[in-house]
Amino acid sequence: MHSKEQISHDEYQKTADWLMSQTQHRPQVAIICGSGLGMLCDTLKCQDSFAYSDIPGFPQSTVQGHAGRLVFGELKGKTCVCMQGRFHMYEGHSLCKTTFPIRVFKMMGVDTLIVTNAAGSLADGLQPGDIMIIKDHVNFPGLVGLNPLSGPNDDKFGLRFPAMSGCYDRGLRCLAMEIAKQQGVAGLTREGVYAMVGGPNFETIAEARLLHRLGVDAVGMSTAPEVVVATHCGLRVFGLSLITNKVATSYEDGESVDHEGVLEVGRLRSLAVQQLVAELVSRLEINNNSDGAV
Ligand SMILES: O=P(O)(O)O[C@H]1O[C@H](CO)[C@@H](O)[C@H]1O
Ligand SMILES: Nc1nc2[nH]cnc2c(=O)[nH]1
Repeated sequence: MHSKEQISHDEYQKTADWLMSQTQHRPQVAIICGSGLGMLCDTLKCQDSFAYSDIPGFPQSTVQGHAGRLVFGELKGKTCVCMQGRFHMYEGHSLCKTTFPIRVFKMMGVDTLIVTNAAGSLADGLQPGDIMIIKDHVNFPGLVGLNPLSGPNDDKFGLRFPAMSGCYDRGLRCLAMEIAKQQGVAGLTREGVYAMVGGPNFETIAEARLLHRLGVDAVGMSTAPEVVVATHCGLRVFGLSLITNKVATSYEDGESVDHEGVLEVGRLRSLAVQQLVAELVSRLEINNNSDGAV
């Protein structure tokens, strides 16, 4: 199911054209809201919003905490498009579908993608409520061939064999750390490595121990395919994980995780995440892709 479906260049273009016919906004920045982080959209001014079900070609969100709305608007002088709800592989979408919006955004002229997610911590220094700036990722589905770039390459978007070293922009990571200091949340913020697993179940103890030994700092069920597709088509990427729980690594400790708890931490930390993202957006220098040419 995952690697067979292909989406043609025209299909991405149709969706981009439809959206551009419905809104005057021409976004420079795209933001994907993770579980419980949909409030990132609330800061946008002069909003135009669309239910995913009304957008031709868009998949539907099925997960609680992912509203299923695309919101355009202004944030600190930049035009943004914000996905209030993302698509996950475990919902049954093909990886092309989970990453469909990324190429549409590229065609609309987006220059920078900001991905956010909720994730479980495997690192001693990351507690629930902390913010992890993503330095790199381990794409477990990708390592075994579940990759949105599988199938014929669309050369108009990017190379057959795209490099992924440096896919999380170093300058933006430094800027985010500086902003965290200025906003008084440096104590809650550090860099780390995110790993994507397929889900939808959370980790067993043995899986958690394996991830820990591999050097993974935080684990979730999203983000990596979006970043792979964004990097392939030349978007600059910034990512952050809100740590919503510790992943249990001992048979003795009573740590347990559920989605409601994940959403609750999102609500509690919404303001800090919102302020960090807003300031980052305000200080972005936008340099390319203003015509959306691919
Ligand atoms: O990655 P996001 O969409 O933030 O969601 C995370 O939270 C859900 C589990 O609670 C999973 O979908 C996991 O990936
Ligand atoms: N796989 C995974 N995804 C998450 N999303 C939020 N917390 C977790 C977690 O502990 N594990």
